[in-house]
Amino acid sequence: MSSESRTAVVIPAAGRGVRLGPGAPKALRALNGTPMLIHAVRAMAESRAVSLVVVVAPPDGAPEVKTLLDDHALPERTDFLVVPGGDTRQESVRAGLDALPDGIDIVLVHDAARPLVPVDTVDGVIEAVRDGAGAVVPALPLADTVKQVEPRDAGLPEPVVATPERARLRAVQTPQGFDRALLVRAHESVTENVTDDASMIEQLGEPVVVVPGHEEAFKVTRPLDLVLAEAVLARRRANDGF
Ligand SMILES: Nc1ccn([C@@H]2O[C@H](COP(=O)(O)OP(=O)(O)OP(=O)(O)O)[C@@H](O)[C@H]2O)c(=O)n1
Ligand SMILES: C[C@](O)(CO)[C@H](O)COP(=O)(O)O
Repeated sequence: MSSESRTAVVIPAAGRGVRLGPGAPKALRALNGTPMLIHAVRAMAESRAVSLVVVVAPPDGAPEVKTLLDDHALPERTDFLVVPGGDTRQESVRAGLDALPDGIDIVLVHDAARPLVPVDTVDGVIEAVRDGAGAVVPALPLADTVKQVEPRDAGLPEPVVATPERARLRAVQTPQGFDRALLVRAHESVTENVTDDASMIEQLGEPVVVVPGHEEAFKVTRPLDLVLAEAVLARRRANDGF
């Protein structure tokens, strides 16, 4: 794929954020006074390769999200669309894909819940797709040892089944990047519920490659992640001041 390829980003932002605790849908909650979704949209639009961002809003929240985008400064070179999402992340991504216009060859899928991904990581994913990979995921080595267990009800001891070799494991982030036709085929043919888009490509038997992720691309999932995200923003502001 050449550098003439047109790239769009689908941002699934329709989740409730149950693990974050009671409140507004996660993507609409504030980080240092600005909705998490706006941080995520800006992170994507910062890449000069991105010409369109499709935001997948909570099912009944598309008008509110449109207003939110209108009310915040965003780069003029990028187009924005808002569509309502579904009950699962997979359904929401599919709704975003259905909204893509002709002429887009590369699609990135990026969680609104990863608002602080640096632009170099975004560009690294796009470059790998442009260089010919059909499916690209940014990922990091693990800090913890991982055990596979026999799941039990909460609070009960769980028997360990195996300890996968840590050096061969990666913690996967977003944006994940795809050849558009491949990702659409995956969403049309894989019906099983999976936790990321690359898994669907794997189920088709097609290759997926990993490129370096970034510590600041972590997912805001639990309350402590909000503390970390605000600390990262404060550090960025302090660094900008020098
Ligand atoms: N029906 C859904 C569920 C999730 N997502 C999006 O998928 C991303 C990753 O999901 P996750 O972090 O699990 O978000 P939630 O589903 O909101 O979290 P929780 O499981 O705690 O409710 C988020 O940007 C979320 O908004 C979505 O668009 N539509
Ligand atoms: C797509 C993802 O962010 C990659 O790590 C992750 O799988 C999303 O999972 P979640 O259960 O929706 O948080």
